[in-house]
Amino acid sequence: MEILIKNLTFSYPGSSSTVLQEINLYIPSGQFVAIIGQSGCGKSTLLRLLAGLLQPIHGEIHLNGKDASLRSNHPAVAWMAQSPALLPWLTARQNVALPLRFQRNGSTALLEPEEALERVGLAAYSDEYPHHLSGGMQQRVALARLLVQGAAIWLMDEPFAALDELTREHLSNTLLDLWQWLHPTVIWVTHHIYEAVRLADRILVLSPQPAQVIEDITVALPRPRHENSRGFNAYVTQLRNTLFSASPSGDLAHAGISQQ
Ligand SMILES: Nc1ncnc2c1ncn2[C@@H]1O[C@H](COP(=O)(O)OP(=O)(O)OP(=O)(O)O)[C@@H](O)[C@H]1O
Repeated sequence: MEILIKNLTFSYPGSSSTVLQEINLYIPSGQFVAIIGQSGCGKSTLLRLLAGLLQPIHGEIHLNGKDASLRSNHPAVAWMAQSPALLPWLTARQNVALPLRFQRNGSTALLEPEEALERVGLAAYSDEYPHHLSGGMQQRVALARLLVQGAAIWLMDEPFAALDELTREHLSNTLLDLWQWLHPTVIWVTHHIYEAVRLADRILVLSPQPAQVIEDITVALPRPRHENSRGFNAYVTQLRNTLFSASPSGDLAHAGISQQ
């Protein structure tokens, strides 16, 4: 599903500071987009607007040509965040099945919960409760829950950031496999320069508040990508330089950006 954002401006109610200022973007259907920018610049706010959890002050958001700016909880959109938000009294399968209970008329489940768990490598754990699963496994359950929703847009707010590096890499590989299979439009918020280059078709760099898109980079590298891939480091350097020059302190770690 394609996304068109026109002159999007946003401030939180009661706040005098503008978080997002005049954002204009076109994201074609099936693109994997990473959004990077210093801590607090407005990345999650942009996702919340796309999800319909917030409404713009000015501007419009169109999903597949339809104005969705004033709609809440658009059914085409699924969300995944840093916390897997599993219900502890439900098994993995029951957690995955949960969104189906709230499915609106007309929308169909893409996969059965059992099949979704199999796709993320957890077929043997479907009867386990969350507290018996590692952090990485819990995020796999959350990924399976995303799959059953059959959404055309996946909004991913640093979903693997709380995991160790190796688990994060495994899970992002699983995510890439799923994306290549289903081709949803993915908007992926990250603090990691390497992760953005490894995963995305396109990287949008946001400035500090009021956030604007200061760089729009197409990553023209074949997948799978790793740090030693030809051309990889040129993108890393480009991103690092853009983020460095946008950072008021000139210190990327201080701005919450990881160079790994
Ligand atoms: N509910 C809210 N009410 C008022 N201000 C908010 C609210 N949520 C976020 N903000 C402010 O909006 C700005 C952008 O926040 P947001 O969470 O979108 O940034 P972010 O780039 O996702 O940050 P991080 O990288 O640290 O997660 C921040 O200044 C934040 O303090």
